[in-house]
Amino acid sequence: MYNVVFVLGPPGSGKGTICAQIQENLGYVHLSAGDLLRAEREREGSQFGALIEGHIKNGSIVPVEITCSLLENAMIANKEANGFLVDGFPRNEDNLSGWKKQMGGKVNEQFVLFLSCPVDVCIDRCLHRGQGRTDDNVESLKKRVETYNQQTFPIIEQYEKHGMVREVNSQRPISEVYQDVVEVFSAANQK
Ligand SMILES: Nc1ncnc2c1ncn2[C@@H]1O[C@H](COP(=O)(O)OP(=O)(O)OP(=O)(O)O)[C@@H](O)[C@H]1O
Ligand SMILES: O=c1ccn([C@@H]2O[C@H](COP(=O)(O)O)[C@@H](O)[C@H]2O)c(=O)[nH]1
Ligand SMILES: [Mg+2]
Repeated sequence: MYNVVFVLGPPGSGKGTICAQIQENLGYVHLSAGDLLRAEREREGSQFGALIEGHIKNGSIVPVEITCSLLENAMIANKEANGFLVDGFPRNEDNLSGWKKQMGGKVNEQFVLFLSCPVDVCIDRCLHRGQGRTDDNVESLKKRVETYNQQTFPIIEQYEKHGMVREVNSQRPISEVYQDVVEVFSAANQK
Protein backbone atom coordinates (compact mmCIF):
# COMPACT_ATOMS: atom_id res chain seq x y z
CA MET A 1 0.00 0.00 0.00
CA TYR A 2 1.31 3.43 -0.89
CA ASN A 3 0.67 6.24 1.61
CA VAL A 4 -0.73 9.21 -0.27
CA VAL A 5 -1.36 12.82 0.74
CA PHE A 6 -3.20 14.90 -1.85
CA VAL A 7 -2.08 18.54 -1.94
CA LEU A 8 -4.69 20.88 -3.39
CA GLY A 9 -5.34 24.61 -3.57
CA PRO A 10 -5.70 27.34 -6.19
CA PRO A 11 -2.98 27.86 -8.84
CA GLY A 12 -0.09 29.65 -7.13
CA SER A 13 -1.19 28.80 -3.58
CA GLY A 14 2.27 27.34 -2.92
CA LYS A 15 1.72 23.59 -3.39
CA GLY A 16 5.02 22.96 -5.16
CA THR A 17 6.96 25.16 -2.74
CA ILE A 18 5.64 23.41 0.36
CA CYS A 19 5.88 19.91 -1.15
CA ALA A 20 9.57 20.47 -1.94
CA GLN A 21 10.21 21.23 1.75
CA ILE A 22 8.20 18.25 2.98
CA GLN A 23 10.06 15.98 0.60
CA GLU A 24 13.38 17.33 1.86
CA ASN A 25 12.54 16.83 5.54
CA LEU A 26 9.90 14.13 5.94
CA GLY A 27 10.80 11.43 3.43
CA TYR A 28 7.71 11.79 1.29
CA VAL A 29 8.25 11.87 -2.45
CA HIS A 30 6.76 14.88 -4.23
CA LEU A 31 4.77 14.01 -7.34
CA SER A 32 3.40 17.11 -9.05
CA ALA A 33 0.80 15.97 -11.59
CA GLY A 34 1.43 19.18 -13.54
CA ASP A 35 5.21 18.57 -13.62
CA LEU A 36 4.66 14.96 -14.75
CA LEU A 37 2.38 16.17 -17.54
CA ARG A 38 4.89 18.83 -18.60
CA ALA A 39 7.64 16.17 -18.70
CA GLU A 40 5.40 13.89 -20.78
CA ARG A 41 4.67 16.83 -23.10
CA GLU A 42 8.44 17.21 -23.69
CA ARG A 43 9.20 13.47 -24.02
CA GLU A 44 10.36 12.55 -27.48
CA GLY A 45 7.90 10.16 -29.10
CA SER A 46 5.04 10.94 -26.71
CA GLN A 47 1.68 10.67 -28.45
CA PHE A 48 0.13 13.02 -25.90
CA GLY A 49 2.35 16.13 -26.23
CA ALA A 50 -0.05 18.27 -28.24
CA LEU A 51 -3.10 17.18 -26.24
CA ILE A 52 -1.37 17.99 -22.95
CA GLU A 53 -0.21 21.41 -24.14
CA GLY A 54 -3.75 22.21 -25.35
CA HIS A 55 -5.16 21.47 -21.90
CA ILE A 56 -2.39 23.29 -20.04
CA LYS A 57 -2.79 26.51 -22.07
CA ASN A 58 -6.55 26.29 -21.75
CA GLY A 59 -6.48 25.56 -18.03
CA SER A 60 -8.57 22.45 -18.63
CA ILE A 61 -7.99 18.96 -17.28
CA VAL A 62 -6.14 16.19 -19.10
CA PRO A 63 -8.02 12.83 -19.27
CA VAL A 64 -7.38 10.84 -16.11
CA GLU A 65 -5.97 7.74 -17.83
CA ILE A 66 -2.91 9.77 -18.87
CA THR A 67 -2.31 11.54 -15.55
CA CYS A 68 -3.03 8.53 -13.39
CA SER A 69 -0.63 6.31 -15.33
CA LEU A 70 2.12 8.93 -14.97
CA LEU A 71 1.47 9.06 -11.22
CA GLU A 72 1.40 5.28 -10.79
CA ASN A 73 4.62 4.84 -12.80
CA ALA A 74 6.33 7.45 -10.62
CA MET A 75 5.17 5.61 -7.48
CA ILE A 76 6.45 2.30 -8.77
CA ALA A 77 9.80 3.96 -9.46
CA ASN A 78 9.96 5.21 -5.83
CA LYS A 79 8.66 2.20 -3.90
CA GLU A 80 10.88 2.85 -0.87
CA ALA A 81 9.29 6.24 -0.06
CA ASN A 82 7.45 6.81 3.25
CA GLY A 83 4.62 8.18 1.19
CA PHE A 84 3.75 10.37 -1.75
CA LEU A 85 2.67 13.99 -1.98
CA VAL A 86 0.33 14.01 -4.92
CA ASP A 87 0.32 17.69 -5.83
CA GLY A 88 -2.48 19.14 -7.96
CA PHE A 89 -4.54 15.97 -8.33
CA PRO A 90 -7.43 14.94 -8.28
CA ARG A 91 -8.77 18.06 -9.98
CA ASN A 92 -12.23 16.99 -11.12
CA GLU A 93 -14.77 14.13 -11.02
CA ASP A 94 -13.11 12.34 -13.94
CA ASN A 95 -9.78 12.42 -12.05
CA LEU A 96 -11.39 11.13 -8.88
CA SER A 97 -13.30 8.24 -10.44
CA GLY A 98 -10.34 7.23 -12.65
CA TRP A 99 -8.00 7.30 -9.65
CA LYS A 100 -10.35 5.14 -7.58
CA LYS A 101 -10.66 2.66 -10.44
CA GLN A 102 -6.91 2.39 -11.11
CA MET A 103 -5.45 2.97 -7.63
CA GLY A 104 -8.30 2.16 -5.22
CA GLY A 105 -6.85 -1.04 -3.78
CA LYS A 106 -3.25 0.10 -3.89
CA VAL A 107 -3.19 3.27 -1.78
CA ASN A 108 -3.81 4.49 1.74
CA GLU A 109 -5.15 8.05 1.40
CA GLN A 110 -3.90 9.78 4.56
CA PHE A 111 -5.48 13.22 4.14
CA VAL A 112 -5.89 16.18 1.79
CA LEU A 113 -3.65 19.14 2.51
CA PHE A 114 -5.61 22.20 1.34
CA LEU A 115 -3.52 25.34 0.93
CA SER A 116 -6.02 28.18 0.98
CA CYS A 117 -5.13 31.57 -0.41
CA PRO A 118 -7.14 34.41 -2.03
CA VAL A 119 -7.22 34.15 -5.80
CA ASP A 120 -5.83 37.66 -6.45
CA VAL A 121 -2.73 36.84 -4.35
CA CYS A 122 -2.33 33.52 -6.19
CA ILE A 123 -2.57 35.13 -9.63
CA ASP A 124 0.01 37.73 -8.70
CA ARG A 125 2.38 34.97 -7.52
CA CYS A 126 1.99 33.06 -10.78
CA LEU A 127 2.59 36.16 -12.89
CA HIS A 128 5.86 36.74 -11.00
CA ARG A 129 6.95 33.07 -10.80
CA GLY A 130 9.48 33.50 -13.61
CA GLN A 131 9.57 29.85 -14.68
CA GLY A 132 8.46 30.55 -18.26
CA ARG A 133 5.35 28.38 -17.95
CA THR A 134 3.09 28.66 -20.99
CA ASP A 135 0.08 29.04 -18.68
CA ASP A 136 1.43 31.80 -16.41
CA ASN A 137 -0.29 34.58 -18.35
CA VAL A 138 -3.47 36.53 -17.61
CA GLU A 139 -5.60 34.70 -20.18
CA SER A 140 -4.63 31.16 -19.08
CA LEU A 141 -4.77 32.11 -15.40
CA LYS A 142 -8.36 33.29 -15.78
CA LYS A 143 -9.29 29.87 -17.15
CA ARG A 144 -7.23 27.99 -14.54
CA VAL A 145 -8.99 29.82 -11.72
CA GLU A 146 -12.38 29.14 -13.31
CA THR A 147 -11.52 25.43 -13.59
CA TYR A 148 -10.34 25.42 -9.97
CA ASN A 149 -13.56 27.08 -8.71
CA GLN A 150 -15.94 25.00 -10.80
CA GLN A 151 -14.24 21.58 -10.77
CA THR A 152 -11.49 21.27 -8.17
CA PHE A 153 -12.98 23.02 -5.15
CA PRO A 154 -16.01 20.64 -5.20
CA ILE A 155 -13.53 17.72 -4.95
CA ILE A 156 -12.02 19.31 -1.83
CA GLU A 157 -15.55 19.69 -0.46
CA GLN A 158 -16.20 15.99 -1.04
CA TYR A 159 -13.09 15.04 0.95
CA GLU A 160 -14.11 17.55 3.62
CA LYS A 161 -17.38 15.65 4.10
CA HIS A 162 -15.28 12.60 4.95
CA GLY A 163 -13.22 14.56 7.51
CA MET A 164 -10.09 14.23 5.42
CA VAL A 165 -9.20 17.87 4.73
CA ARG A 166 -6.47 19.72 6.64
CA GLU A 167 -6.61 23.39 5.67
CA VAL A 168 -3.59 25.66 6.03
CA ASN A 169 -3.73 29.36 5.18
CA SER A 170 -0.93 29.93 2.66
CA GLN A 171 -1.30 33.71 2.47
CA ARG A 172 1.58 34.02 4.93
CA PRO A 173 5.36 33.79 4.80
CA ILE A 174 6.53 30.38 3.55
CA SER A 175 8.21 29.51 6.87
CA GLU A 176 4.92 30.01 8.76
CA VAL A 177 2.94 27.97 6.26
CA TYR A 178 5.53 25.20 6.42
CA GLN A 179 5.47 25.13 10.24
CA ASP A 180 1.70 24.53 10.24
CA VAL A 181 2.02 21.91 7.53
CA VAL A 182 4.61 19.99 9.57
CA GLU A 183 2.17 19.95 12.49
CA VAL A 184 -0.49 18.47 10.24
CA PHE A 185 1.89 15.70 9.16
CA SER A 186 3.01 15.03 12.75
CA ALA A 187 -0.59 14.64 13.90
CA ALA A 188 -1.45 12.33 10.99
CA ASN A 189 1.59 10.12 11.47
CA GLN A 190 1.07 9.77 15.25
CA LYS A 191 -2.16 7.85 14.68
N1 LIG B 1 3.73 31.62 1.17
C1 LIG B 1 4.21 32.24 0.08
N2 LIG B 1 4.41 33.56 0.08
C2 LIG B 1 4.88 34.21 -1.01
N3 LIG B 1 5.20 33.59 -2.19
C3 LIG B 1 5.01 32.27 -2.25
C4 LIG B 1 4.51 31.51 -1.15
N4 LIG B 1 4.44 30.22 -1.50
C5 LIG B 1 4.87 30.16 -2.77
N5 LIG B 1 5.22 31.39 -3.23
C6 LIG B 1 5.70 31.73 -4.58
O1 LIG B 1 4.55 31.74 -5.43
C7 LIG B 1 4.83 31.16 -6.69
C8 LIG B 1 3.90 29.95 -6.89
O2 LIG B 1 4.26 28.95 -5.94
P1 LIG B 1 4.14 27.41 -6.31
O3 LIG B 1 4.75 27.17 -7.64
O4 LIG B 1 4.65 26.65 -5.17
O5 LIG B 1 2.55 27.28 -6.40
P2 LIG B 1 1.64 26.09 -6.90
O6 LIG B 1 0.49 26.01 -5.97
O7 LIG B 1 2.44 24.86 -7.11
O8 LIG B 1 1.14 26.65 -8.30
P3 LIG B 1 0.57 25.85 -9.56
O9 LIG B 1 -0.74 25.29 -9.17
O10 LIG B 1 0.41 26.93 -10.60
O11 LIG B 1 1.59 24.81 -9.94
C9 LIG B 1 6.31 30.81 -6.67
O12 LIG B 1 7.03 31.85 -7.28
C10 LIG B 1 6.65 30.70 -5.18
O13 LIG B 1 7.99 31.03 -4.90
O1 LIG C 1 -3.91 16.37 -12.52
C1 LIG C 1 -3.66 17.30 -13.31
C2 LIG C 1 -2.70 18.27 -13.06
C3 LIG C 1 -2.48 19.27 -13.97
N1 LIG C 1 -3.18 19.30 -15.13
C4 LIG C 1 -2.93 20.34 -16.15
O2 LIG C 1 -1.66 20.95 -15.92
C5 LIG C 1 -1.85 22.35 -15.67
C6 LIG C 1 -0.81 22.86 -14.72
O3 LIG C 1 -0.96 22.20 -13.47
P1 LIG C 1 -0.19 22.76 -12.17
O4 LIG C 1 -0.70 21.96 -11.02
O5 LIG C 1 -0.56 24.20 -12.07
O6 LIG C 1 1.27 22.57 -12.41
C7 LIG C 1 -3.30 22.47 -15.20
O7 LIG C 1 -3.86 23.75 -15.39
C8 LIG C 1 -3.97 21.43 -16.10
O8 LIG C 1 -4.16 21.92 -17.40
C9 LIG C 1 -4.13 18.33 -15.38
O9 LIG C 1 -4.80 18.37 -16.44
N2 LIG C 1 -4.35 17.35 -14.46
MG1 LIG D 1 2.79 23.66 -8.82
